[in-house]
Amino acid sequence: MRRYGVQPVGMIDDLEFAPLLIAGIARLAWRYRSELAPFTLAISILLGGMILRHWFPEWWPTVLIIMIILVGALAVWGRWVNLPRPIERGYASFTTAFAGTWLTLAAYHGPFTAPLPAVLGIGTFLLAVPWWAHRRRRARVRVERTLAAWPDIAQAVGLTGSRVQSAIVDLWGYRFRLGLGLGQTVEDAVNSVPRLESALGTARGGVRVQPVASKQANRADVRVIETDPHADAIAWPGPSITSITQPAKLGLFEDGNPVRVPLLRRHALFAGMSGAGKSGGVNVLLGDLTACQDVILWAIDLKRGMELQPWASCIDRLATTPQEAEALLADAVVILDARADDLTMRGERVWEPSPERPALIIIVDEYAELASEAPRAVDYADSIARRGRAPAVNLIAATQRPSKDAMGKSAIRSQMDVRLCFRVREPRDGDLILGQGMVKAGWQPHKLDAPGKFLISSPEHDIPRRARTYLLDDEGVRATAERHATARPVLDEVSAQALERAADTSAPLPRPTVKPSPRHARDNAVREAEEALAAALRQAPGDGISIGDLMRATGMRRTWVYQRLQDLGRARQVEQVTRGRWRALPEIHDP
Ligand SMILES: Nc1ncnc2c1ncn2[C@@H]1O[C@H](COP(=O)(O)OP(=O)(O)OP(=O)(O)O)[C@@H](O)[C@H]1O
Repeated sequence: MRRYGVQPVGMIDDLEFAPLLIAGIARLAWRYRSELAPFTLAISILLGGMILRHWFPEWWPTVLIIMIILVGALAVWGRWVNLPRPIERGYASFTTAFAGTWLTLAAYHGPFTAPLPAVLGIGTFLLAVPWWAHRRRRARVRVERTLAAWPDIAQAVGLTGSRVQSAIVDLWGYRFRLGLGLGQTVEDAVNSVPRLESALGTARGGVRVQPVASKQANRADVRVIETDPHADAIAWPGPSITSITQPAKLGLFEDGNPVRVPLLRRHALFAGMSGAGKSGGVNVLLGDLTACQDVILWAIDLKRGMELQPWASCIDRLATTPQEAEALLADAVVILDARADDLTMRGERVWEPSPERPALIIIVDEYAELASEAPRAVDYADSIARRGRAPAVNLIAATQRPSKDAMGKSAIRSQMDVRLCFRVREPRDGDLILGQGMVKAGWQPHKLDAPGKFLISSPEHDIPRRARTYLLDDEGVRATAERHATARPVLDEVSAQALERAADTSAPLPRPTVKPSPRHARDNAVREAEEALAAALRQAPGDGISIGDLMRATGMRRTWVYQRLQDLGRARQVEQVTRGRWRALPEIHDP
């Protein structure tokens, strides 16, 4: 029936209001789609059940089988669909099992057969609770809503025309890729950081803008930090590698991602002012390296072994005086040459570390002191820096300021493949450590504001991102060294034989009294050294005496000391207390 005439006013309002109401509800439903997802899913399952029951009731076994496969796949491979935590995979598997079982029963009995509707309703509510509470989901929704307002934000901060291309939410906040407007540069985005912080409602310093890794000029990565992973010290989680072929894990970037650094056949520099956390960084590195059974560690610590002594049980050779440092580096060059010859003979290009053929890594704490106190040692270090990569003889140097003076020959600095720059006093120190022009390019280590924070420059890390090393306290160092000391490798045959040959050509320190013949001088010196060795072992404290101390006591080289200890050990006259520390058994005799 068609109606004519004037319609009541209320009816006109209702009719005009209806589309608005529907649009409003649709907008709200869209806005809260994440919160409403459990109900959307429940309705879809109900519809699915109705369709199955009506048209395909005989499909129930298929539904059951698909459900079982899906549950298994989610439980095992869930991390590939962004379910990183076991509890998330468990939730997804359980929900799938619930939905699949319900659908199977609905196909078989009918979706409205009691108690199926009630089970679906109650199940939906119960399973919705963890969904609503899930922190990462809530964060994602919050970020989506913030970024939906990007056009307004962009206009307010002076980046009109820029677009958000993708966003990722993580434990500490979120980051998004920004496609810049026509003619805008990454520097424009950097300059608008304070305005961005205000517009996004973060704390001051809570937004960082970086160029993208692919170096496209019209893109920038924006990182918003809601919880600062660097606010407190980050406890060392334990060693992350078992071989030098894997990248060491030194700490966390601001986005919570680990700082992974491949060190195989690379030299590294740890630099920064006093108290900036270099030694802390070296400790974390040693925590990883001592867990590798394909690395021999040597170390130079001219602060009387203060920094590296706690690791002595894992360090094969520790030099604490300029003379020892010089001898150590000279021997490292001997090894380097022998390995290079061995590679040539085998027709190989590089030394592939294994427990039988370990890499040799030499840690030098406070390199500047080495340069000033043992200039000849620096020549050897220079040689290792230039030629040590292929034969896997590598340097890791820590220093306060790697100026030309402090680093001796400048080749060392330029040969450092991995540079960790902790806090420095002035911007120009940043350039000294990282390379000329780096401060201008955004690497600003003088702005780092807490010990342990650093910037890393290496082939994998070519944009300035703040990181913080893990913190390994003294007790942690002691326990780790003790644990790792039991499984250290020994020097490979090629290197050990080269050292022996070198030791044979340079006679042991003679201590002649009367003018003896050269042969007697040598025999006497050996006898004296053996006496000194026995005495030192007898007087060793309960936890033994280190090989370094025995070398000092006897004036002999490491291989000699090591050989004698092996002989005495076989004769049950000495025992190894922990790795690298020995003491006499009660029945030791004078030789
Ligand atoms: N990652 C870290 N997190 C928290 N605190 C740290 C961290 N690294 C170092 N620290 C603190 O900073 C102090 C100084 O660190 P560290 O001794 O490593 O500095 P350094 O650069 O080696 O100084 P120096 O050159 O004087 O030896 C340490 O006592 C430690 O408490």
